[in-house]
Amino acid sequence: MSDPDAIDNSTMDAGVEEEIHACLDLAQPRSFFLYAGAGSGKTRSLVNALKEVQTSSRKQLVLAGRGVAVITYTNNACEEIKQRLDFDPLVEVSTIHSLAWSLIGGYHADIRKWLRENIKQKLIELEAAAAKGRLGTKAAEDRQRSIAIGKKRLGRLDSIKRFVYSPTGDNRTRDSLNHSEVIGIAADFLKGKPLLQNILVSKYPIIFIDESQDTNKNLMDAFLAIQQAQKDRFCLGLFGDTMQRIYADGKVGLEKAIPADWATPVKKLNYRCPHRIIQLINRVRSAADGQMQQGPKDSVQGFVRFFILPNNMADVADVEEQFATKMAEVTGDSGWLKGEFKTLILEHHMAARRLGFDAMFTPLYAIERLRTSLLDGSLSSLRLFSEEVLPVVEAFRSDNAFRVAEITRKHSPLLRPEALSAAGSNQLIQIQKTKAAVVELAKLWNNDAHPSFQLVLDTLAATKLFVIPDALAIFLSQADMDETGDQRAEDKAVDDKEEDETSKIDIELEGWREFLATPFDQIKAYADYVAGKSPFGTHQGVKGLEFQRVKVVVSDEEARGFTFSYEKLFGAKAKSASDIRNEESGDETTIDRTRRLFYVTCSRAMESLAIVAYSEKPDAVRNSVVGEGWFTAEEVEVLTD
Ligand SMILES: Nc1ncnc2c1ncn2[C@@H]1O[C@H](COP(=O)(O)OP(=O)(O)OP(=O)(O)O)[C@@H](O)[C@H]1O
Repeated sequence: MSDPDAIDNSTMDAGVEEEIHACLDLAQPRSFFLYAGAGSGKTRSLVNALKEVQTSSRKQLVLAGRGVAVITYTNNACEEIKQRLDFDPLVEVSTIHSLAWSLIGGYHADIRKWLRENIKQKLIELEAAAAKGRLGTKAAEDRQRSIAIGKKRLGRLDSIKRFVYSPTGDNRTRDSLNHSEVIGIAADFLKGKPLLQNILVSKYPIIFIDESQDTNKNLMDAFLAIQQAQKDRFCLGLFGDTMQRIYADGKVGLEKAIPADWATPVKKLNYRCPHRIIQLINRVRSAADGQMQQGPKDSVQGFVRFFILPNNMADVADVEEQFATKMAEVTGDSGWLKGEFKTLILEHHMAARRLGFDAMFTPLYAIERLRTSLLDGSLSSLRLFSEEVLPVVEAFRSDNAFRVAEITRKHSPLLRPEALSAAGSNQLIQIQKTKAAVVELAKLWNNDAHPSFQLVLDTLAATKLFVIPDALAIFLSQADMDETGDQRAEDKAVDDKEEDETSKIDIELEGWREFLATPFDQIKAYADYVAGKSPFGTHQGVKGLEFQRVKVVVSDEEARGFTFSYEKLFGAKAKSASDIRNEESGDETTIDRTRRLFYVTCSRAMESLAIVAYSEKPDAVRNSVVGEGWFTAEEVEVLTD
């Protein structure tokens, strides 16, 4: 319930939009940095500023063939802004990677030169490290491999006439640049080529950068330098929140780099979170920069709870279920009982474990090259199972003959027009063959069996129901492998060998082999997770999003990472020597980084928030979070196993 006696603060941020709009005068542009915490409506301010440009400067910009550029952090954010502006071509919304590539894409000779210098420099560093390091270790092996790859790439550079790059692809071909190279090249070119600066500023006299705290630091430095050099004809508008810098790439101390002549409007209201959560995030933030927010007068009070568990709980999914019941009791909100809450985990494998697809996921996630496509659901070897096998088996088992026919018509080579015309007058036989293949496949689940991916794959090969991708063809038993499959597999191996090192291929093959031995039934939970249909998200992946009810799970032990340490943030683990050194020299520590991540996750909640923390020392965690004034003693519960 909102507090009827609270002071009306609804106009608190009223002047901010006007202050931003005043900066957008093309005759007298002024750059600005918007100070605004979580849930303060930065996206709304950004869109409003663009609408202001649409009304006040459209004609002038269009006549001069110019526009406004907006750099967003993700493709989703990009789409959302485009949509809110009705896809107006005046505003060029892109991710930093596509903007960077659009700037440098035509300079092939300069790119070659940059790469040559860059690779040479890396080789010098690697060789120096190799001379110092111990032999026979994994690091030494990796170094030698990197040296060999670097030399090979250097040798090939001159033969590449045109470089290619896809901002959303994995850029594996010889002539492709990787993501960090494109960012590095764009930053260096923008800093070193006045011509490119002029092209950029002439085309886009206004550039907005969203999530500026996480924008690559080299590029941010380049933009800041351009702004300084061209301040009379260029407006750089930075949106974002320094407390929400959660990627290593972002510029540390961005707020300190803002020149004195910029406008620095401040938003103080948080429209998303209820009062209790605003109070919590203000406390969390107080150790960083002390920026305080308020909720609008009519916001609700909201709820927070902090549950602490010892590490090594056997069945985390079961244990964690009870917290939803507790939250429903505390809040009186049945959404918690209906599973209508978002669970934020630190690493994808924590979701895999809770959703029951960790066996199939873990071996593939270990292969670095596959990670992006594994997580965005584009791995073709898995799509065979999730988009062809799973739906056809589900349809068959629920007696949905229409759906079976639909899927087989779409995906089965047995029903392709060429197969049917080759069958001539025997088309009916071909259709029956397809049906028999589906029956054969579905039989694998008879008697409550749980077939492995390998068994499913072998059955597909035997019946030829679906096309088996090259990457999997090599895992068929010899009898199932037709000549083409065999040949394709060999070609691929040779090609890959040339591209990379044998050991990498061996690791990859081993990963696939391990995957194939796991139960096929895990595919559904995996497919739902990567399609964003599961109630799970990662701490970093939910940046910018909001949910009614949020459960944040923290477990350093399960996360296996080194970047963050909740145990340190919650006082269960002492600072390391390097934390103390960093603290003394004013550099950021693991605790600072973790605090920011915690701020991001807690501030996603619109109504109620549950934290579930696993710890080596549950009592120390309780004492710390209560002692810091983050939670009251009544809001914290320690559970023992
Ligand atoms: N002026 C406003 N009045 C009412 N609601 C608003 C206003 N501005 C934003 N909101 C709402 O507040 C919520 C937070 O807005 P938004 O997501 O833009 O915040 P943000 O500053 O980008 O947050 P974060 O940095 O935490 O991701 C959204 O639900 C949005 O619709």
